[in-house]
Amino acid sequence: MPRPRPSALLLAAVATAQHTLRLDPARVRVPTTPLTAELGAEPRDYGPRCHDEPKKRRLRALRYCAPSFLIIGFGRCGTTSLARYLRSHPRLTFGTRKEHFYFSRPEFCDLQHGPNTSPKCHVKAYAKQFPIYKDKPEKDITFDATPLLGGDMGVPASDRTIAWLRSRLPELKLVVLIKSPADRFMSNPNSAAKLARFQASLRRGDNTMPSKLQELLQENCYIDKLERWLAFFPADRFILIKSEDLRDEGKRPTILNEVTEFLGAGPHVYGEALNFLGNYRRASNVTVSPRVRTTLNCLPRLRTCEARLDALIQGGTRLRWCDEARRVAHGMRETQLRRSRVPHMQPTLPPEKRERAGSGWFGRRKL
Ligand SMILES: Nc1ncnc2c1ncn2[C@@H]1O[C@H](COP(=O)(O)OS(=O)(=O)O)[C@@H](OP(=O)(O)O)[C@H]1O
Repeated sequence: MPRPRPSALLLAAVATAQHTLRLDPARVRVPTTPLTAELGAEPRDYGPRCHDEPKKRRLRALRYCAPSFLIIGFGRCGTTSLARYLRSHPRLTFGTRKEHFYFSRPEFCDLQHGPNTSPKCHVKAYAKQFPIYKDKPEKDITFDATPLLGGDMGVPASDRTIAWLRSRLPELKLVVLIKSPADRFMSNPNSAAKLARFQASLRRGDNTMPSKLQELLQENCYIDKLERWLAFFPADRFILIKSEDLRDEGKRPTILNEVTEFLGAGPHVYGEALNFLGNYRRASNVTVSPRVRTTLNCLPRLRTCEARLDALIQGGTRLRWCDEARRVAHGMRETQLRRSRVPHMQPTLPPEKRERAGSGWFGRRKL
């Protein structure tokens, strides 16, 4: 089957990575987790990625191919749009659905809740989700866009799942979308209401951020989540895209061509397909104010996470969520957050003291 010929102009555009981010293997210092029987992933050959449909059953599908790459997250960063754009490339397909959740659903190969030796955990069974159809045999690069990185929007894949992928699909590549933590947080239906309450409390002058909010925000420490995957996959298998860049219509075609170049699929002219914006503000219509956005993106803990990830990216500083938020806020100072109140704990008293303490006001209140 002849492949579509890319134009010289398109090839020149993808020659240098302009908008996508790559990790520098020399700077990644995450120790490799060995594949072991305990993880259900011995270092051996588990069979081919693709298998043919038997000739007599070949009505629609020619064969089935387990993914060549995964879009592993982060949720709420534009994964739906990215999957849709890539699907319109002549060689790419996400199979039966965008998110397969193959490694968390009991009817498939649930590796979330313990080891699993079900036949559904064979590469061949996973590949069944990704048919290559007779009428489009050129669509031979398959992908799954399940947000396996987790974060505040979902359960991260277990080590068993990552080990399964590494051992069964050793050539797998990984695409990761990242976004300003404050904006991603605001996009999450579960956090938006909490954040709105926090904004209201700032207006009242009470600058205490609920500890639950801080905890959830910490889930946007992208490097923490990525390191779990870096323990299994080499750094050169990852390509990162800033959601803010993908949102920019001018950058979008270049980003996609950089991604498909990385995947070995060649460039493509996407046309109308790039007008799609999936899940746009489905979660909330509350907009985070520039001041709160700066406060959140510049929280010391999240700044550390930003710097840790930045330090691994090729070509110098590329993430500037805190600085960018400050620029948009026109020099407005971020809110100085007070420490959340720590609950005052009473030590347990020995029995005789408890009796005495129970007789007074203090004791009645506390015991
Ligand atoms: N092309 C493009 N570039 C960047 N961002 C985009 C794009 N298309 C959609 N979006 C925004 O992505 C948010 C939805 O993300 P997901 O599709 O990953 O959500 S989900 O996890 O599948 O529910 C959602 O973000 P918010 O609007 O901030 O909620 C979408 O507006």
